[in-house]
Amino acid sequence: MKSNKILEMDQVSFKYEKEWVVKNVDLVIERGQFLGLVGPNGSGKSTLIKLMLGLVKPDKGSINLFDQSLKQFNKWQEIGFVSQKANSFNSGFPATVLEVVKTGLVSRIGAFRFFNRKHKEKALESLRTVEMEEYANYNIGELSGGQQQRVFIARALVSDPSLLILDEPTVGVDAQHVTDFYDLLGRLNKEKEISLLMVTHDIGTITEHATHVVCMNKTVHFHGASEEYKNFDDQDLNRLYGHSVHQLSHNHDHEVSNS
Ligand SMILES: Nc1ncnc2c1ncn2[C@@H]1O[C@H](COP(=O)(O)OP(=O)(O)OP(=O)(O)O)[C@@H](O)[C@H]1O
Repeated sequence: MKSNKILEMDQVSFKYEKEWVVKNVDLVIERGQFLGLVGPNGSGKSTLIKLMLGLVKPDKGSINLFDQSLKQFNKWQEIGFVSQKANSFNSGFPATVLEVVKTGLVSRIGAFRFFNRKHKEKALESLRTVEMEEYANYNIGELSGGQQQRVFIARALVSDPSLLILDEPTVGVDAQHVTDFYDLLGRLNKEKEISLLMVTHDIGTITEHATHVVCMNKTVHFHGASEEYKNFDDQDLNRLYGHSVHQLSHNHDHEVSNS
């Protein structure tokens, strides 16, 4: 029987140079979950994502993806990734929205084969999912940050992933469109049954939308239901992170920072 575990990290540690950046991380993501990954600046969140994607190798511990060791894993179409830098094309960038989305199919069809009609349909379907189909022939650089980010989600969706990883996707998206963005993620999670892992500093919003929250500062200090996290006060958070942190409030946004 297939297990529900999409990702399993067992005592994973990693350092770029002398200092551990990720230390003894145990983490399981199960099918259907929407996980928010939060922690202070420099706490190793992006590095944890790089470890999951096989971009850097753990110095200690093991990582399994879809019940397979990362060392053997090759079904990368199962995992979509949207980085925080995705939405920074300038207005002169010479690619249409449709072309950008089709590049998400390269891992499936091979870099030197031609895109056919079926691929175009698939790309349009992804654009429909993120409600951007009408922009298919626009140049990517003509769109706003929020619209570009939707296009990059469409590109990540085009290979039908089971897990979508997003690294601070709302950076550069204006507040007004952040709510729409979370609604889109909610639909992907509930209707398309895509599991989500999202790195963010926006704790106030993520706990409203994610099913689970993971707090890390090199190691995982909390992993549990969003409801449980929402009830923590500053004292609980200090205990969680092992040092003094406070929740900053900017309207409805909260973020954890070192104090
Ligand atoms: N390529 C690299 N070489 C050396 N050190 C790095 C490299 N990338 C990150 N680091 C260091 O590793 C630590 C963790 O960085 P990382 O980017 O994973 O944290 P983060 O939690 O994602 O931070 P932020 O919230 O600020 O984006 C930091 O001290 C950072 O300076």
